[in-house]
Amino acid sequence: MASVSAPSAALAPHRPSASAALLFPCPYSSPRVSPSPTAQPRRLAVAARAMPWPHVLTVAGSDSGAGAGIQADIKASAALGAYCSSVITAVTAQNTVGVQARGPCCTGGVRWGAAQVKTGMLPSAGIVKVLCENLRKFPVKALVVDPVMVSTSGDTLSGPSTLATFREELFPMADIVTPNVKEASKLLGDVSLQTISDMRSAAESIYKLGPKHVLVKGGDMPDSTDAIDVFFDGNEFIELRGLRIKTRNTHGTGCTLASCIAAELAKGATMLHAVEVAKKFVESALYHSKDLVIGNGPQGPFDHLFSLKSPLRKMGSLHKFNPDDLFLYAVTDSGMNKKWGRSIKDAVKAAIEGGATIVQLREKDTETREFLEAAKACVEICRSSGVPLLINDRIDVALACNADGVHVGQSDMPAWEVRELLGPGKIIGVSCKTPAQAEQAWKDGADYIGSGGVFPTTTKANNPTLGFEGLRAVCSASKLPVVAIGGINTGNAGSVMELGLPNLKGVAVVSALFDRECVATETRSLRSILMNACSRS
Ligand SMILES: Cc1ncc(COP(=O)(O)OP(=O)(O)O)c(N)n1
Ligand SMILES: Cc1nc(C(=O)O)sc1CCOP(=O)(O)O
Ligand SMILES: [Mg+2]
Repeated sequence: MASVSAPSAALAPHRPSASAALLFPCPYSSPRVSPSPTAQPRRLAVAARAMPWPHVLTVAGSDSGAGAGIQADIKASAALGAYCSSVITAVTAQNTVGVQARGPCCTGGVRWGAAQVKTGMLPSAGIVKVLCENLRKFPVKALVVDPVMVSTSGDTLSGPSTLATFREELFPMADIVTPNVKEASKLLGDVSLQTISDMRSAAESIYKLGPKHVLVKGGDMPDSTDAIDVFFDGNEFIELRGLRIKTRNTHGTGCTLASCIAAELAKGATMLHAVEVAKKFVESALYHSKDLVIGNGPQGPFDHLFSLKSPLRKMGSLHKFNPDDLFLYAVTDSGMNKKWGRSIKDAVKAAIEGGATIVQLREKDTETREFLEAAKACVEICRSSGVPLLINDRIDVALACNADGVHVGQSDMPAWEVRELLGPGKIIGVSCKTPAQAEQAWKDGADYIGSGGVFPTTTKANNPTLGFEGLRAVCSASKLPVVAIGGINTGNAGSVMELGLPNLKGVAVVSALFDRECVATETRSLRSILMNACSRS
């Protein structure tokens, strides 16, 4: 990309002042239109349908290259369904090589309209002070502070003079502060941050400066196969793991993450959920942009609107995998359901009614077209109940019906290839009978493993039985959550859960649910047995 220069007038530094106000009339603060007493019925009807639009106000710098800053904030918020208005604190001239020029603007007199405010580049202590004054005058619903100091290309975006103002004035007002390790280190007087334990200490020290939550982002940590961030809410540290996507297109990840957090908060999410969705969004965007090329510099932007190009991977279906969903895993079998005269769809409905927490369609003998139709119907049922739906073996069917994921075994497509095809937003389970297979599943980017057969089974031909000791070996070695499978029924499920094995989250069952007359009743009984066993162990 050719070097882009910003207009020189915009680059001329000037002091922030209330008289140089960037006043805008703030039409966004009152989403409902109040009809006048004389309003006609038609106008009243319009008012009754008015829908509040989640609103993020970004207070940040403009990036002429449009990968980061205000431009990234607007794209990220829009991608998550929030409206993003902006206050430009600085103008930068950037491209994929680096930052060529910068100059401050001001934030004087801006009325926030009670939005969720996200801050980015605040180039001088003066601007931070003006911002803080305004935040005191016009309280906001939530304040997300991305303490931008150095661009990913290594260029300084806000000088050391801002550090004290960040710490003393801005952070105490923040709902969350999101430094990367370099910024966390600078904020804490250049402490060395090399390990996760260092990141935890940093999160705690920054928390003491006054924000309600801290997220220290570990994307820049060396020698890590995962991108691990540390979230701290004053009580608990939570390590949020994501896939490290190999790509040069990482420009703007910090701005995007913070804007996504603000957008999710605007939609009513809790802070932890907002952070989780934001992290997943960035991971997915990087994944789908990893091979895009724009410009010849070392660092490119990524595509915030990737889901427009890839309708099968819509943001709406990004499922944050919850290992507790493995508690009661219902795995269908077309032969069994046919035998009892029910459709796949009715079988799934009944399993959910009985309390299944995750469903897998394992249809070995169903024709592709019939399978896909059934899968689409099951996706609808599962989504409306909040139960994830996975497809056994068939990645093509999973993509076509936009399922939440896929389960594969050792002779199916390798999990890393499945990950390539599905992207990071989908759930992948892998069958593992040995610790080595469990290790490989983790390296391949799986989310969970299924391990069995715990007991002999007639549902899967020639399936070796592991017994409790085999299951114990896999669970102990696994870095992923495990669901036990094979010959499990209401008579023995309790004994499996009472083993109290590490990482064992639940049981997966075929015949004990679907080779029975009433699927809902059997699922209900199994669920109550599992709950009793868990409360005993
Ligand atoms: C939860 C769960 N665990 C294991 C399996 C078995 O998968 P696989 O080894 O690929 O065998 P098939 O099911 O394809 O016959 C599973 N399906 N689900
Ligand atoms: C599909 C499957 N996978 C197994 C494994 O050991 O990986 S055992 C199995 C069949 C499980 O059926 P049932 O609950 O009827 O025994
Ligand atoms: Mg298989």
